[in-house]
Amino acid sequence: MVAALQKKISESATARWIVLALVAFTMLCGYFITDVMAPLKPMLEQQMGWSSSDYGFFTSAYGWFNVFLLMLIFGGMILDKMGVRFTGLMSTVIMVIGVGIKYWAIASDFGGASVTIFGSVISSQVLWAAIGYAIFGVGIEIAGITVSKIIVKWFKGKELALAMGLEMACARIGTALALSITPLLAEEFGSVSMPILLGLLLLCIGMISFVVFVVMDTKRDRELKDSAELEEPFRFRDIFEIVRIKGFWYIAILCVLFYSAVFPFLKYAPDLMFNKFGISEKLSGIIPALLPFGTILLTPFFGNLYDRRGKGATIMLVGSFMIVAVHLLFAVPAFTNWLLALVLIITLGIAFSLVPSAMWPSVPKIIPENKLGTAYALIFWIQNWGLMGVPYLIGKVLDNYCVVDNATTVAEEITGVVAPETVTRVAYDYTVPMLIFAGLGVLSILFAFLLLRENKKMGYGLQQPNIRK
Ligand SMILES: N[C@@H](Cc1c[nH]cn1)C(=O)NCC(=O)O
Repeated sequence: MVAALQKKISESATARWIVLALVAFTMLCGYFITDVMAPLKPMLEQQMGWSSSDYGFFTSAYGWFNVFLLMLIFGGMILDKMGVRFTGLMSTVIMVIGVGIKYWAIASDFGGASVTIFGSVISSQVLWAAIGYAIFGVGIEIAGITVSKIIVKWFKGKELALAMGLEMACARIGTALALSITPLLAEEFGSVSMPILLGLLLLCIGMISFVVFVVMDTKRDRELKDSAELEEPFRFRDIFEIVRIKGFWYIAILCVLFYSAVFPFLKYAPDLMFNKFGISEKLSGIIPALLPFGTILLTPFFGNLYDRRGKGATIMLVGSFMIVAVHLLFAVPAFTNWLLALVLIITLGIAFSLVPSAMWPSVPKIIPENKLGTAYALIFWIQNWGLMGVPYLIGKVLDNYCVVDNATTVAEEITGVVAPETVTRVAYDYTVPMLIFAGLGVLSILFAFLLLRENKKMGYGLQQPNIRK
């Protein structure tokens, strides 16, 4: 291995896969933090007095700065101007700062203090946790576009979709761990903030992993200094050139619709398991965690299929159909057997492997490489409207239209250990939220069709294999 690295890093397959492992690990740490709060929703409600709207407000914060302060767009420009090393390091520092604030907010006692924002009263704890999460959201999103560009840089003309699939698979281990172990950790340590502290430590290790990548990438660029393989610099007019491409819009809108039906769903999935399928709080994250676990194997599998056989647009279409079927079945009030929940989550995992494995490697077929950072940033920016708006909407819908029994006690429902009068929580009917998620899936199908049609017209090659023989 050392000999391979000493030869020529730009030509070494070993070096390329090591780079992938390093940056994928950084993403794993980021994804852990992204979803670490999801299984804690019931505990936040009982122990800290949060409502579903508070949780929706906090979750939507992920996209605030990316969307309204255009942080993702600036991130994309910085990426294309300053390169992957600077931007990646910058994004990991931003993530650490954001998680630090979030941890402080959840671990502190604000003594019931609140603030009024645009006429709504928000608890200071919720607000500070949300601000931390919003800062973290900037970091992880910029890290996401940076890593996409790193993979294109190192794997173009080689196993591009497989590499992207593996990176996503690795990142999803972070999501799966967050969903499955968080409530156990919180219970074990008797503290809701403990899993966040663990995430913070993990993220610091992820940062070190990225620093090792920086060393390798610097070496590669030195080797290629005089060759044509170095990137062209970014020009501002690139943005205008990108937004004139119809295929770009179809893939970006498909992205926001599809991802809004998955990531925000995952934020509520443990609560859905608790309320609809009667699974205890402590174990409510286990079934949703199977979704990312399933994608760990399937995303690289479908990526490899796309690399070798093509049919990228068809893969995205099939995944969109599947997501509609799953959410519609989740919406049926009579279906409350946990085994069905298990089957539906596994099916959703297949859909969530199909679409990303074809979507991200398709972008370089539509957009030239020197504009890729900006293009990924624009797509993520559009996607963030959904990642911000949908959880907020679901929180509001739950509080306003879905409360079925606000006298239910956790003690009665699950353990019987706690005196019923000390801990009460609201019970929710998830039919309407699930219909909203299904509606997003229906629109995804429409845009997947439009993309398929545009591909035929423009000859992007989305149905062609990625590996050049
Ligand atoms: N823009 C990210 C969104 C995200 C959410 N949680 C972590 N990242 C994204 O779409 N990444 C690609 C993916 O499939 O995870």
